[in-house]
Amino acid sequence: MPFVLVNGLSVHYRIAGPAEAPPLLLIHSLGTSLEMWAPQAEALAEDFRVISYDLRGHGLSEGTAGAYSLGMLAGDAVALLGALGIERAHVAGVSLGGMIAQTLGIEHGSRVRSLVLGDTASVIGPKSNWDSRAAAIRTDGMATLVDAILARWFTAEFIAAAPEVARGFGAMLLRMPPEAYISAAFAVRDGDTTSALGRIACPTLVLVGDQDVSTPPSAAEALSAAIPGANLTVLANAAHIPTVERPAEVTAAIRQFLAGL
Ligand SMILES: O=C(O)CC1=CCC(=O)O1
Repeated sequence: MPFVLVNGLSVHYRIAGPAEAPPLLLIHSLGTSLEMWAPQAEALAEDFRVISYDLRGHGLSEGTAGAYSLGMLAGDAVALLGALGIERAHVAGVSLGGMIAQTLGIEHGSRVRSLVLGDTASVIGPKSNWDSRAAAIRTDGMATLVDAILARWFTAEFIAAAPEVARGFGAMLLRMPPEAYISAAFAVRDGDTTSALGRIACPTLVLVGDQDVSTPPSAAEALSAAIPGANLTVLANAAHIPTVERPAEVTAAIRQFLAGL
Protein backbone atom coordinates (compact mmCIF):
# COMPACT_ATOMS: atom_id res chain seq x y z
CA MET A 1 0.00 0.00 0.00
CA PRO A 2 2.51 2.64 -1.04
CA PHE A 3 2.05 6.36 -0.70
CA VAL A 4 4.11 9.10 -2.32
CA LEU A 5 4.16 12.87 -1.93
CA VAL A 6 2.82 14.49 -5.10
CA ASN A 7 2.44 18.27 -5.28
CA GLY A 8 2.48 18.35 -1.48
CA LEU A 9 -0.23 15.69 -1.09
CA SER A 10 0.04 12.09 0.05
CA VAL A 11 -1.09 10.05 -2.96
CA HIS A 12 -2.00 6.38 -2.74
CA TYR A 13 -0.84 4.28 -5.66
CA ARG A 14 -0.23 0.70 -6.70
CA ILE A 15 2.52 -0.52 -8.96
CA ALA A 16 2.94 -4.00 -10.46
CA GLY A 17 4.74 -5.73 -13.29
CA PRO A 18 8.36 -6.09 -14.33
CA ALA A 19 10.50 -3.04 -13.49
CA GLU A 20 11.87 -2.95 -17.06
CA ALA A 21 8.45 -3.27 -18.78
CA PRO A 22 6.85 -0.25 -20.49
CA PRO A 23 4.93 1.88 -17.96
CA LEU A 24 1.12 2.05 -18.18
CA LEU A 25 -0.68 4.64 -16.03
CA LEU A 26 -4.36 3.95 -15.19
CA ILE A 27 -6.60 6.87 -14.14
CA HIS A 28 -10.01 6.29 -12.54
CA SER A 29 -13.32 8.12 -12.81
CA LEU A 30 -15.17 10.56 -10.56
CA GLY A 31 -16.19 9.12 -7.19
CA THR A 32 -14.33 5.82 -7.59
CA SER A 33 -10.74 4.80 -6.85
CA LEU A 34 -7.91 2.76 -8.33
CA GLU A 35 -10.05 -0.32 -7.58
CA MET A 36 -12.06 0.31 -10.74
CA TRP A 37 -8.95 -0.66 -12.73
CA ALA A 38 -8.04 -3.67 -10.57
CA PRO A 39 -8.85 -6.43 -13.14
CA GLN A 40 -6.84 -4.70 -15.88
CA ALA A 41 -3.99 -3.77 -13.54
CA GLU A 42 -3.57 -7.40 -12.55
CA ALA A 43 -3.82 -8.83 -16.07
CA LEU A 44 -1.71 -6.21 -17.85
CA ALA A 45 1.07 -6.45 -15.25
CA GLU A 46 2.22 -9.54 -17.17
CA ASP A 47 3.56 -7.25 -19.89
CA PHE A 48 3.57 -3.71 -18.47
CA ARG A 49 4.76 -1.79 -15.42
CA VAL A 50 1.23 -0.85 -14.34
CA ILE A 51 0.67 2.16 -12.10
CA SER A 52 -2.78 2.96 -10.73
CA TYR A 53 -3.47 5.66 -8.17
CA ASP A 54 -6.21 7.43 -6.27
CA LEU A 55 -6.91 10.92 -7.62
CA ARG A 56 -6.64 13.76 -5.12
CA GLY A 57 -9.58 13.62 -2.72
CA HIS A 58 -10.42 10.02 -3.69
CA GLY A 59 -9.68 6.67 -2.10
CA LEU A 60 -6.73 6.98 0.27
CA SER A 61 -5.22 10.09 -1.34
CA GLU A 62 -5.38 13.45 0.40
CA GLY A 63 -7.57 16.16 -1.05
CA THR A 64 -7.56 19.93 -1.12
CA ALA A 65 -10.31 22.51 -0.69
CA GLY A 66 -11.91 24.24 -3.68
CA ALA A 67 -12.65 23.21 -7.23
CA TYR A 68 -10.14 20.95 -8.98
CA SER A 69 -9.32 21.43 -12.65
CA LEU A 70 -8.16 19.14 -15.45
CA GLY A 71 -4.84 21.02 -15.51
CA MET A 72 -4.35 20.45 -11.78
CA LEU A 73 -5.22 16.75 -12.00
CA ALA A 74 -3.01 16.25 -15.07
CA GLY A 75 -0.24 18.03 -13.13
CA ASP A 76 -0.68 15.47 -10.33
CA ALA A 77 -0.33 12.62 -12.85
CA VAL A 78 2.88 14.12 -14.27
CA ALA A 79 4.27 14.68 -10.76
CA LEU A 80 3.40 11.09 -9.81
CA LEU A 81 5.27 9.79 -12.87
CA GLY A 82 8.20 12.02 -11.93
CA ALA A 83 8.21 10.79 -8.33
CA LEU A 84 8.32 7.21 -9.62
CA GLY A 85 11.15 8.01 -12.04
CA ILE A 86 9.02 7.42 -15.14
CA GLU A 87 9.69 9.64 -18.15
CA ARG A 88 6.97 8.40 -20.54
CA ALA A 89 3.96 6.12 -20.07
CA HIS A 90 1.03 4.66 -21.90
CA VAL A 91 -1.99 6.29 -20.27
CA ALA A 92 -5.52 4.92 -19.91
CA GLY A 93 -8.35 6.82 -18.23
CA VAL A 94 -12.07 6.37 -17.74
CA SER A 95 -14.54 9.29 -17.71
CA LEU A 96 -12.92 12.05 -15.58
CA GLY A 97 -9.79 9.90 -15.85
CA GLY A 98 -10.19 10.03 -19.62
CA MET A 99 -10.47 13.83 -19.52
CA ILE A 100 -7.25 13.92 -17.49
CA ALA A 101 -5.66 11.56 -20.03
CA GLN A 102 -6.75 13.86 -22.89
CA THR A 103 -5.19 16.79 -21.01
CA LEU A 104 -1.96 14.84 -20.61
CA GLY A 105 -1.92 14.18 -24.37
CA ILE A 106 -2.55 17.86 -25.10
CA GLU A 107 -0.42 19.61 -22.47
CA HIS A 108 2.23 17.00 -21.65
CA GLY A 109 2.55 15.08 -24.92
CA SER A 110 6.24 14.30 -24.35
CA ARG A 111 5.26 12.20 -21.29
CA VAL A 112 2.65 10.11 -23.13
CA ARG A 113 3.34 7.12 -25.39
CA SER A 114 -0.28 6.34 -26.18
CA LEU A 115 -3.78 7.02 -24.87
CA VAL A 116 -6.76 4.81 -24.11
CA LEU A 117 -9.79 7.05 -23.54
CA GLY A 118 -12.60 5.06 -21.96
CA ASP A 119 -16.19 6.28 -21.59
CA THR A 120 -15.21 9.89 -21.74
CA ALA A 121 -15.70 12.98 -23.87
CA SER A 122 -14.18 16.38 -24.47
CA VAL A 123 -17.07 17.91 -22.49
CA ILE A 124 -19.26 16.03 -20.01
CA GLY A 125 -22.19 18.30 -19.44
CA PRO A 126 -24.42 20.06 -19.10
CA LYS A 127 -22.80 22.37 -16.52
CA SER A 128 -26.16 22.88 -14.77
CA ASN A 129 -26.31 19.13 -13.98
CA TRP A 130 -23.03 19.34 -12.08
CA ASP A 131 -24.25 22.40 -10.17
CA SER A 132 -27.49 20.66 -9.20
CA ARG A 133 -25.58 17.50 -8.23
CA ALA A 134 -23.32 19.59 -5.98
CA ALA A 135 -26.30 21.38 -4.45
CA ALA A 136 -28.10 18.08 -3.75
CA ILE A 137 -24.99 16.62 -2.10
CA ARG A 138 -24.47 19.73 0.04
CA THR A 139 -28.10 19.59 1.19
CA ASP A 140 -28.66 15.87 1.61
CA GLY A 141 -25.23 14.19 1.51
CA MET A 142 -23.79 11.57 -0.84
CA ALA A 143 -26.54 9.03 -0.07
CA THR A 144 -29.07 11.04 -2.02
CA LEU A 145 -27.33 10.34 -5.34
CA VAL A 146 -25.83 6.89 -4.90
CA ASP A 147 -28.59 4.86 -6.61
CA ALA A 148 -28.89 7.29 -9.53
CA ILE A 149 -25.13 7.29 -10.08
CA LEU A 150 -24.87 3.49 -9.86
CA ALA A 151 -27.58 3.27 -12.52
CA ARG A 152 -25.32 5.33 -14.80
CA TRP A 153 -22.17 3.35 -13.97
CA PHE A 154 -23.60 -0.13 -14.58
CA THR A 155 -26.38 -1.69 -16.67
CA ALA A 156 -29.47 -2.93 -14.83
CA GLU A 157 -28.55 -6.45 -15.95
CA PHE A 158 -25.12 -6.17 -14.32
CA ILE A 159 -26.55 -4.75 -11.08
CA ALA A 160 -28.99 -7.69 -10.94
CA ALA A 161 -26.32 -10.27 -11.77
CA ALA A 162 -23.57 -8.92 -9.49
CA PRO A 163 -25.34 -6.97 -6.71
CA GLU A 164 -22.34 -7.36 -4.40
CA VAL A 165 -20.14 -5.49 -6.87
CA ALA A 166 -22.66 -2.70 -7.43
CA ARG A 167 -23.23 -2.36 -3.68
CA GLY A 168 -19.47 -2.31 -3.09
CA PHE A 169 -19.07 0.56 -5.52
CA GLY A 170 -22.07 2.25 -3.90
CA ALA A 171 -20.35 1.96 -0.50
CA MET A 172 -17.19 3.46 -1.99
CA LEU A 173 -19.17 6.43 -3.30
CA LEU A 174 -21.07 6.85 -0.03
CA ARG A 175 -17.81 7.08 1.91
CA MET A 176 -16.35 9.74 -0.32
CA PRO A 177 -16.05 13.13 1.44
CA PRO A 178 -18.82 15.22 -0.16
CA GLU A 179 -16.62 18.28 -0.64
CA ALA A 180 -13.92 16.20 -2.35
CA TYR A 181 -16.53 14.74 -4.71
CA ILE A 182 -17.81 18.24 -5.51
CA SER A 183 -14.25 19.55 -6.03
CA ALA A 184 -13.60 16.80 -8.58
CA ALA A 185 -17.06 17.14 -10.16
CA PHE A 186 -16.23 20.79 -10.87
CA ALA A 187 -13.15 19.66 -12.82
CA VAL A 188 -15.60 17.74 -15.03
CA ARG A 189 -18.05 20.66 -15.15
CA ASP A 190 -15.39 23.17 -16.16
CA GLY A 191 -13.29 20.88 -18.37
CA ASP A 192 -13.44 21.24 -22.13
CA THR A 193 -10.71 19.82 -24.36
CA THR A 194 -12.68 20.16 -27.60
CA SER A 195 -10.62 22.85 -29.31
CA ALA A 196 -7.28 21.20 -28.42
CA LEU A 197 -7.92 17.57 -29.39
CA GLY A 198 -6.09 18.04 -32.70
CA ARG A 199 -2.88 18.53 -30.69
CA ILE A 200 -2.92 14.92 -29.47
CA ALA A 201 -0.11 13.34 -31.46
CA CYS A 202 0.17 9.85 -29.94
CA PRO A 203 -1.69 6.66 -30.95
CA THR A 204 -5.14 6.76 -29.34
CA LEU A 205 -7.89 4.22 -28.73
CA VAL A 206 -11.33 5.43 -27.70
CA LEU A 207 -13.47 2.85 -25.87
CA VAL A 208 -17.13 3.15 -24.90
CA GLY A 209 -19.88 0.95 -23.54
CA ASP A 210 -22.83 0.70 -25.91
CA GLN A 211 -25.22 1.54 -23.05
CA ASP A 212 -23.28 4.45 -21.56
CA VAL A 213 -25.69 7.35 -21.03
CA SER A 214 -23.15 9.66 -19.31
CA THR A 215 -20.73 9.70 -22.25
CA PRO A 216 -22.68 7.90 -24.98
CA PRO A 217 -21.24 6.26 -28.10
CA SER A 218 -22.07 9.43 -30.08
CA ALA A 219 -19.69 11.41 -27.80
CA ALA A 220 -17.02 8.74 -28.19
CA GLU A 221 -17.42 8.93 -31.97
CA ALA A 222 -16.96 12.71 -31.87
CA LEU A 223 -13.91 12.35 -29.60
CA SER A 224 -12.36 9.73 -31.85
CA ALA A 225 -13.04 11.79 -34.99
CA ALA A 226 -11.34 14.85 -33.50
CA ILE A 227 -8.11 13.08 -32.48
CA PRO A 228 -5.76 12.46 -35.42
CA GLY A 229 -5.58 8.74 -36.24
CA ALA A 230 -7.70 7.61 -33.28
CA ASN A 231 -9.68 4.38 -33.39
CA LEU A 232 -12.98 3.63 -31.69
CA THR A 233 -14.13 0.37 -30.08
CA VAL A 234 -17.70 0.00 -28.80
CA LEU A 235 -18.12 -2.60 -26.06
CA ALA A 236 -21.36 -4.59 -26.02
CA ASN A 237 -23.56 -4.76 -22.92
CA ALA A 238 -21.66 -2.18 -20.90
CA ALA A 239 -22.52 1.17 -19.36
CA HIS A 240 -20.12 3.82 -17.99
CA ILE A 241 -17.56 1.64 -16.18
CA PRO A 242 -16.75 -1.29 -18.46
CA THR A 243 -13.47 -1.92 -16.59
CA VAL A 244 -15.71 -3.45 -13.91
CA GLU A 245 -18.68 -4.58 -15.99
CA ARG A 246 -16.74 -6.10 -18.91
CA PRO A 247 -13.22 -6.52 -17.45
CA ALA A 248 -11.96 -9.19 -19.85
CA GLU A 249 -13.16 -7.28 -22.92
CA VAL A 250 -11.50 -4.05 -21.75
CA THR A 251 -8.25 -5.86 -20.97
CA ALA A 252 -8.30 -7.53 -24.39
CA ALA A 253 -8.98 -4.24 -26.19
CA ILE A 254 -6.12 -2.49 -24.38
CA ARG A 255 -3.77 -5.42 -24.87
CA GLN A 256 -4.53 -5.59 -28.60
CA PHE A 257 -4.12 -1.81 -29.00
CA LEU A 258 -0.80 -1.70 -27.17
CA ALA A 259 0.51 -4.79 -28.97
CA GLY A 260 -0.10 -3.08 -32.29
CA LEU A 261 2.04 0.00 -31.51
O1 LIG B 1 -21.11 10.19 -12.32
C1 LIG B 1 -21.49 10.12 -13.48
O2 LIG B 1 -22.63 10.42 -13.80
C2 LIG B 1 -20.56 9.67 -14.55
C3 LIG B 1 -19.30 10.42 -14.59
C4 LIG B 1 -19.06 11.62 -15.17
C5 LIG B 1 -17.67 11.98 -15.02
C6 LIG B 1 -17.15 10.79 -14.33
O3 LIG B 1 -15.96 10.56 -14.04
O4 LIG B 1 -18.15 9.91 -14.08
